[in-house]
Amino acid sequence: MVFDVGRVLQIDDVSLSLGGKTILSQASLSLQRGELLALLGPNGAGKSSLLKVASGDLALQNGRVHVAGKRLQVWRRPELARHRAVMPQRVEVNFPFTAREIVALGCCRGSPEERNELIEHLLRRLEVSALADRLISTLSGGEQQRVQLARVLAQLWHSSGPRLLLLDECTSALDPAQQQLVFGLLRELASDQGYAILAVVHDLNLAAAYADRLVVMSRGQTRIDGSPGDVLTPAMLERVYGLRARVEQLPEGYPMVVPLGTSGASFAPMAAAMGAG
Ligand SMILES: Nc1ncnc2c1ncn2[C@@H]1O[C@H](COP(=O)(O)OP(=O)(O)OP(=O)(O)O)[C@@H](O)[C@H]1O
Repeated sequence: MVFDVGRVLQIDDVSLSLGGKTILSQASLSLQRGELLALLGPNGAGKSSLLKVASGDLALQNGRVHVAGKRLQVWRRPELARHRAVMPQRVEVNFPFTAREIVALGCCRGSPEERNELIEHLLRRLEVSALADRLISTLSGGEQQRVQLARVLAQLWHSSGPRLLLLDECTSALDPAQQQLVFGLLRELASDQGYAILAVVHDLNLAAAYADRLVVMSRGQTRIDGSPGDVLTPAMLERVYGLRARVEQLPEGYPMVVPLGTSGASFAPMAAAMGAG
């Protein structure tokens, strides 16, 4: 198999309708090896839907999705699973599994010793070792989220070739310190291991601090694509989110958004604006 080792994910002109509503409209983005891209946008903008199309969880209706240079539809599932892992916004667990057993579900390769070593390593990295023998259902929301992330990371840990992580609000239940822990780890995987990471995130300052690039969605479209410094402007925040905000350039080299209130001037949800539904 010949990979396009540079461009790990390419989404071109993807449109999607569900239940008679336009959900995505010619959405496009690309993601390079070693890049951490934050996908931003207001509630209902289409971020999760785009991620689901990119992961194959929603069938492609219009447009093109390529993973490592190959059309998503022609990947064989087992082969794709070695190169692409997905963390959906909500993960339901209906079995009485312990945290360790959940992480083990992501370990597909290696000897039993290697798998155990990886499981313990990831439990430690995500600071959930002490919870390893607890039933997942008894863990707090943030604890469960870190265990699920460990499972998703386990899937690609020993893979060779392109590695693509699609993460939908993977830190939404985490406290600020744990958010830093997770995004620090993602940054390391991108910079040191060449992972390509697409992370849907609502926390603008987390995105600014850790992402190489931001793509802002609104009304089903990928409207803005650029560095945190270029994208996070008061004008964009008011126009897209209806958020009044000051943006300060930090000495650390990235911007910080200081919210000042709402202006009520955001884009209307796409479906409403189009009179559909
Ligand atoms: N199966 C479906 N049928 C009809 N509408 C849907 C369906 N799935 C999603 N939608 C609608 O599509 C729009 C985009 O949803 P999506 O979950 O992609 O948004 P999002 O940007 O991820 O939002 P959030 O930030 O709230 O998670 C929403 O208006 C949602 O109600």
